[in-house]
Amino acid sequence: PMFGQFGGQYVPEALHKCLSELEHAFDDAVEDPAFWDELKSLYTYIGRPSSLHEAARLTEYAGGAKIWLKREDLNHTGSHKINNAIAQVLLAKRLGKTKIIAETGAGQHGVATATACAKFGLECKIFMGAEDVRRQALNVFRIRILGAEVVAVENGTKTLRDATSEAFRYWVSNLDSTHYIVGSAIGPHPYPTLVRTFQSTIGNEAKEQFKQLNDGKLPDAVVACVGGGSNSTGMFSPFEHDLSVKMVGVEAGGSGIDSDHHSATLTVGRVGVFHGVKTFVLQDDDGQVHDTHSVSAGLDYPGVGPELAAWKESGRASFVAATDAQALLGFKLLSQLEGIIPALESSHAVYGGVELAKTMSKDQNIIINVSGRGDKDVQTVAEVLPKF
Ligand SMILES: Cc1ncc(COP(=O)(O)O)c(/C=N/[C@H](C(=O)O)[C@@H](O)C(C)C)c1O
Repeated sequence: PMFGQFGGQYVPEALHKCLSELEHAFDDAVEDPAFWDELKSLYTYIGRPSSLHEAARLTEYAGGAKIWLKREDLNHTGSHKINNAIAQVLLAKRLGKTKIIAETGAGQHGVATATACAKFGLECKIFMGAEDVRRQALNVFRIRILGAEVVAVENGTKTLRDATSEAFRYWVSNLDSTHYIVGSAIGPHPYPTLVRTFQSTIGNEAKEQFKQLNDGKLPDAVVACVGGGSNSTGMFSPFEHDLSVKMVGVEAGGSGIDSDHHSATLTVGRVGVFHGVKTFVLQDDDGQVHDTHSVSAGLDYPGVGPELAAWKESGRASFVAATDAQALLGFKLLSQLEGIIPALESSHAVYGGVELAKTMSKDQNIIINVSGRGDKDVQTVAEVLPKF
């Protein structure tokens, strides 16, 4: 269960049994056509396939490669998170679990999980940092309206890392009845593999759609924002062995990577163990995990998925950081040039994609993954950019 030197299961003995149960259920499901048939039948509910189309005015603005958009923002609940939540609820049913917990930061994963639980009649508890409860209030209301409970986590920085720690703590004493739907490609094995597998529908669709629209050609680059690593590994994985396709991850540069106010884990972090997995972590010399910052709650996380860490180490993928200000420019560009209001998380990928396109020639193509829509963020943007 390793990605190069990264991955593994650095968890207390108490979690080993249920993680191996989960691994077996996952392996059985992946081999079972009935599982994929049921999941595919739910793609109609999710709104898959999501569309892939050109961004003509953004392309003109960048003045280089042609820019294409993969519209995960159009999925039911407004982001890619639903792809993983629905699939893991099907796994939970195969495991005979009747209760679901999840962590959330931006709230999108919380909403997706609450939605899947409403659809399948499962009890749902969402752990969310108190700071995120404040800054993503719209999603807190949606989670409650969908019938789930929101547990506001008051300790630590009151953001995603604390919500994740609290969710794991709760899970350890409720293993028999409860499945923990981890929202990103993080955590102990099998979660990074499991989440990437379910999110790979993004890259599989994008590859087919692009080839159909371009006489069988592949794009020259695929770009996605990086929080924990689920929409990026989902978009990148199907292209992993197509070495002509660059894979570019855009992290949260916050107030700048030379400030201590960012979440650029792969850009300036170091190898370490965090939330049960060996990966890159933002930590200081004696292993204290840094507090992180990002204008986008969904990227505000000091860890990252082990598969991305391995692709960084092997050079298969490259990573850049977009600051809060650059992400807000991305937010504005997609809104005012394409009429699409993206999530602040996705806005990092927009900025990074535009910068990359500028360095490429007009006969080249890049796909930017629009991981979510920006309804949840308009209040934040209004606060920081009153003269938007
Ligand atoms: C619209 C949108 N785009 C990207 C992300 C980053 O998560 P990854 O795709 O897993 O790197 C997120 C992450 N959101 C999570 C959430 O909604 O709870 C996040 O905060 C945690 C699950 C990691 C997101 O909402």
